[in-house]
Amino acid sequence: MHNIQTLISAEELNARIAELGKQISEDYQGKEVNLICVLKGGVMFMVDLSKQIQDIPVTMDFMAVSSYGNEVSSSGVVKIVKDLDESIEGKEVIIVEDIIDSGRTLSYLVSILKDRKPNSIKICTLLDKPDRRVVEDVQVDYTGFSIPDKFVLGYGLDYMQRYRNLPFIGTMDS
Ligand SMILES: O=P(O)(O)OC[C@H]1O[C@H](OP(=O)(O)OP(=O)(O)O)[C@H](O)[C@@H]1O
Ligand code: HPA
Ligand SMILES: [Mg+2]
Repeated sequence: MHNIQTLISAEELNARIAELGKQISEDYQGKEVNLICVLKGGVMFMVDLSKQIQDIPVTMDFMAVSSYGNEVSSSGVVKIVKDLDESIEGKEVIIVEDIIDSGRTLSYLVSILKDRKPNSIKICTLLDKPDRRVVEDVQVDYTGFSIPDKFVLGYGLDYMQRYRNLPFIGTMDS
């Protein structure tokens, strides 16, 4: 086991996610919102966020893309491992992510999803590490927390596939 410190507690997460859900509910009044979870990291956040969106219809779909692990590949090629089940044509789409780091994953996802002609496409990320950005063309619409350039885990985020189940965001002694 590793020594893990709490960076963002479960209570802080819940409070911020409630605010985000309220904001989204207001912004999409009279519309249906289609949440797209980016597996695996986005799953906890999407589940909790969806419960905080009220008075509007919500759909959920899931996508998985290949990871580059710790390698910063200059080609930056991301591959679809699992595609959406449903068409997003004409729909209001929100991509739900756990973290935006270099920006490569989201830059790629937005570019391929835009080609499918949604009516609108927005990004909602729980965490943002702005200091790590390599791809600058990613516009984030909803951010839970901006965090410093530290490796984080828990609440969907893994270290070597573990710790996704932690109910808080932590940092680890290296
Ligand atoms: O901004 P980027 O540098 O692209 O990094 C962020 C992405 O990396 C992590 O996913 P990962 O590919 O490790 O897969 P996982 O969600 O299954 O853990 C994280 O969940 C984001 O999806
Ligand atoms: O800090 C992080 N932790 C876990 N996964 C990640 N993917 C990008 N950044 C991170
Ligand atoms: Mg991910």
